[in-house]
Amino acid sequence: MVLCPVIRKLVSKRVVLASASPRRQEILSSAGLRFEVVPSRFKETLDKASFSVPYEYAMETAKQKALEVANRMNVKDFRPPDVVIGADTIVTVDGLILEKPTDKQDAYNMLSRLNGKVHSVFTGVTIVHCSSKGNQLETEVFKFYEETKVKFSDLSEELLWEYIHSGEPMDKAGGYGIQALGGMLVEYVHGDFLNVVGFPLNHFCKKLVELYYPPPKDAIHHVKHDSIPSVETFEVLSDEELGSSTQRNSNVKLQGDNAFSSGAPGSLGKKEIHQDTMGEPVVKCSGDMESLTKFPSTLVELLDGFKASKAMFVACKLKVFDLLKGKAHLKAKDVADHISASVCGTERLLDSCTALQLLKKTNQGYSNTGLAEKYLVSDSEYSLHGYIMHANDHVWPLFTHLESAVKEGTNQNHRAFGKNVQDLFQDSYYHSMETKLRFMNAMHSIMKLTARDVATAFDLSRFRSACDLGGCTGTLAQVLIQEYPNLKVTVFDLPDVIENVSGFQPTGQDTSRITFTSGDFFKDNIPEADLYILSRVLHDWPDDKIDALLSKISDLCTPGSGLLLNEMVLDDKNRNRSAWLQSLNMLVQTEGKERSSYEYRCLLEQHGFRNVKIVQTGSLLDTILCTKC
Ligand SMILES: O=c1[nH]cc([C@@H]2O[C@H](COP(=O)(O)OP(=O)(O)OP(=O)(O)O)[C@@H](O)[C@H]2O)c(=O)[nH]1
Repeated sequence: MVLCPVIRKLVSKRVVLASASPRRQEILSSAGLRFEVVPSRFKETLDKASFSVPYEYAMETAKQKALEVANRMNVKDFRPPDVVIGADTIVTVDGLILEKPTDKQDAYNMLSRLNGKVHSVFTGVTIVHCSSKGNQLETEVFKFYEETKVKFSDLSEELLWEYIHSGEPMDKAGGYGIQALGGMLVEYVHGDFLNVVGFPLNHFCKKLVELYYPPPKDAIHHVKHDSIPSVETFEVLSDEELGSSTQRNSNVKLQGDNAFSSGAPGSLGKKEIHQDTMGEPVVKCSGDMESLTKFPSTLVELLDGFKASKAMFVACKLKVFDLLKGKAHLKAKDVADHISASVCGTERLLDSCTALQLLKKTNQGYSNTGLAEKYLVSDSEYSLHGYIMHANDHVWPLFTHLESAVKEGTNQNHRAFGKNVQDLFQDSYYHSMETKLRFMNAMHSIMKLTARDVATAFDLSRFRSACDLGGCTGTLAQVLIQEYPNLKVTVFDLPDVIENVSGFQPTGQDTSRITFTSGDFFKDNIPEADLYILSRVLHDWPDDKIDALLSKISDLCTPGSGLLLNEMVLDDKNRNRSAWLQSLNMLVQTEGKERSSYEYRCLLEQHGFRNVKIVQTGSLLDTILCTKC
């Protein structure tokens, strides 16, 4: 449920929270925002003395955090997300800015300063709107801050130390967490509580309203400019697609007149009238907000999802984007001639692709958008064509049997392809040259997109040798040797794969530190290395095979050896849509599954690995590094 309808303005956008703070993630997801988490790598080292007021420091830090992520994602994905949100929380007391304590003594110094006094908590927030021209990132930055005053009780030394020993202060600005044990230290709070916890949700929603619904001059009078409009106000100010401006204006009148009466026309939910703390009437709604809107856009998006996917798949398969490569403009008839298809069918496909922003249509004809040129042309450097063909020819037929997969809890290869799969790779992916190359192309294209993130998520410079098990065409190996000049990588994969890798090797790059070795990691000896890598491997197999493989790797490892797993990690809040859909994907096609970070941690610890660290990269692969103890 989304209580603040403006949050829904962001539904169709790729929103990224540039913060590792679990509290910020919790606050924003509870508000119904869908976003990816990409923690910022910006070091919080701005010179505090150069800011005349502390909140400028918090806002600038928040901005730098968000911009770092926007820039990184632009380089990595070749397109930035639509919106990046950054935040920074600080505590000020006695003219000092307090951030997170560095150790227990530092926490003690902070808490003693706060003891018995009133202090301010500032959170600076930045919303960055991103777009990309060529590969150049363009940003529009909106900043604000919120201040909350907090009074600490008089606390004994003993209590302070007991609190510090609880471990709670260490990742919290000012050395306390008001939402947990730290709440016991606090006598009163003036202002927004969530601001102290790390994110001023109320102010954020107002800011979104300001950005996405600038009040029209003749708008309803009962909305204070700095308030989050009531539901009806949002309906009034709702998206253009709801109707013409004349219709909207007549709505304004109607809704304005009926603003506080229940059962206003067009609304389906129950409404109650309350007074807020300032004595202002507020319309509250019970029931699902989605049912209150005139247009359930989330559902329509889902209803259309499969049609959109198939339109893109078919246009790729028919090589439409290849035909329009490099600024070519063609009329529907010319495209139809080239792809040997009907003119009427081709025209509809091209128009749908235009609506999906894969093509542009002008008087000169159809041409590729930048997105299509970069990712859908089959021989572009970062082409997803291989992955799309795999999705069309292999995954799509399997998904048509999703219902059976759910009922039976098993993969559907027998239904989709008429045969039982004993060995996933031999029977399913590599049974003919065509399917083998299609699968290799798919893995190659997905790795091209994600390899840099995976290679740089952790500092791997302490390792001298790596073995990429199931490393396929060696795409990750190529990036690893670029990033780590002292690293040698062995790519270990089935003979079927290794004998076909030559067509995937880069020209003009020194690959002498990469060796390709063929074998079956379940049956054959695995090469020795300081670091073992498994990318999209564990999710393919049932538990007994995973145990066998991890035991084998663990036995080969010496203390200090590393294991790098690259998989999509399931989050317990079900926010990462791609990962959860991938989980269904594994159900329909394999005996394996995707796992949560907790499940990976347990699995790795069972096999003697410790210090399990997980980075959600924000792209199609998350990465987990652990060390053999
Ligand atoms: O009462 C509470 N006060 C503060 C917090 C948490 O403290 C941190 C503040 O640190 P910062 O703003 O630098 O954010 P980080 O956690 O380092 O994450 P970024 O990746 O965004 O830099 C913040 O997590 C607050 O939630 C608290 O929990 N309670």
